[in-house]
Amino acid sequence: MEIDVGNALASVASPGVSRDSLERLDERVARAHERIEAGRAEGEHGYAALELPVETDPEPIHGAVDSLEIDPEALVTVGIGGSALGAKTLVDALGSGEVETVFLDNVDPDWVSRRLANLPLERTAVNVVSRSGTTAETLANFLVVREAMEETGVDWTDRTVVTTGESGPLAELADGHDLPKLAVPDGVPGRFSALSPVGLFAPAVCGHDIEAILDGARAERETLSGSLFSCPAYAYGATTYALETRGASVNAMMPYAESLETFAEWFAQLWAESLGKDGLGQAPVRALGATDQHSQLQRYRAGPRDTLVTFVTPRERGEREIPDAGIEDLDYLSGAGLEELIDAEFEATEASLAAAGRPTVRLEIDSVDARSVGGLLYGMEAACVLAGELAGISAFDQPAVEWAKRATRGLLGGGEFAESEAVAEKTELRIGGPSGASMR
Ligand SMILES: O=P(O)(O)OC[C@H]1O[C@H](O)[C@H](O)[C@@H](O)[C@@H]1O
Repeated sequence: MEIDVGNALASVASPGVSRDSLERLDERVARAHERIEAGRAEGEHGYAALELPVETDPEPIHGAVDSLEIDPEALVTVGIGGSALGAKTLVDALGSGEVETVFLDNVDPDWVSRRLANLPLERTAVNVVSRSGTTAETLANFLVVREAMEETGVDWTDRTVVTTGESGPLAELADGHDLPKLAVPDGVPGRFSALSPVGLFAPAVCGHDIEAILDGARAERETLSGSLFSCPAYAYGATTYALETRGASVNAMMPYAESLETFAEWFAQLWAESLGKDGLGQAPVRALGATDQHSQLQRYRAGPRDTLVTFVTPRERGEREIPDAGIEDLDYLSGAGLEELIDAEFEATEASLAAAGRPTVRLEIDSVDARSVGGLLYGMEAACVLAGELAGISAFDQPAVEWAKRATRGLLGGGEFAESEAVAEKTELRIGGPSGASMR
């Protein structure tokens, strides 16, 4: 991964960070790096994630794929948040090959029923993923999948792999049915677990080279050092931190590759859950080039000066020639490729924001391949950890998310939780209604 922060400099953009400020910030980066190094060496909670490229053993993952008693035509991954987005990002980036992949990461009943109705259940494998083994959405969806299989006479136990921690209800269930288990590594929060069995099982089922994913991440790990000027990941973490303190409270992640749309979703969880604390934290926005040039771009160029746009762009992509239309006005397109069009759109958008004095950062990867995407995920995780250090916040917990989890559980009668009372205390001012009646 290579980073270009030129368009985030104060000489170009407002908010922007001066070269001098970056030099001064580098002293703090060096200290933060020492803290991160110590955490990595001790396998401390959270910091342990940055060791995954060397700690993850691909063998058990391949073993779990081989343990499936069917040659799957489809794979249902049941998980939510960090237990779904890493795998989904990798599969969407690299393609699912011959295998249809479904990620059940929501409990909307209509959507779940539609997804299951369209699956060849007798040729479908299941991966149920939960670090804690207690997440209501995941367990509920898994029970629904199980029942759907039983109703069509399919033995779910011969094609289900469980990815979870050492103990908890899901581990118990796996042991009770003698299901193959993959371990969620210790000390790794869900949103940092893409480079472990949590994120790698699904791409392995789809036939991807998971060693290459880890290899790319390892190469990025090698760049971690005490200076942002020699480490792209730290350069990103430090620049985003500096811009946030200067008013860029929004970070629009805008990959110029359709297959990286889910990456922006993964990034949003990483950034929001890790850094949104103590009244701080950029709001991550998911954007997609070139599509969102025709929607969100207006706001980023002419709206409030509160947004950093982060581009991710591959140096190499596939080719597809644009046919000749035989119309003079369209001559500039004929003979060109879609790849030239999307690259030109990227360059133009980047320039249009710079010309309006809006900060952008460019992350370049070789291409959307296993190695580059592994490096990109690792780089963003390291950037996030560094940004957390610089802001003085703990990047590895999510108390605000836990609050809503307890409230939900209380509402469903799963225990006494003070948080549930907030639901009854909600202030209402209703307008309209089920019958469409409006306020008088
Ligand atoms: O893996 P699980 O324990 O099921 O957790 C799944 C998700 O649950 C919570 O909402 C956390 O905030 C997420 O960070 C986590 O990824």
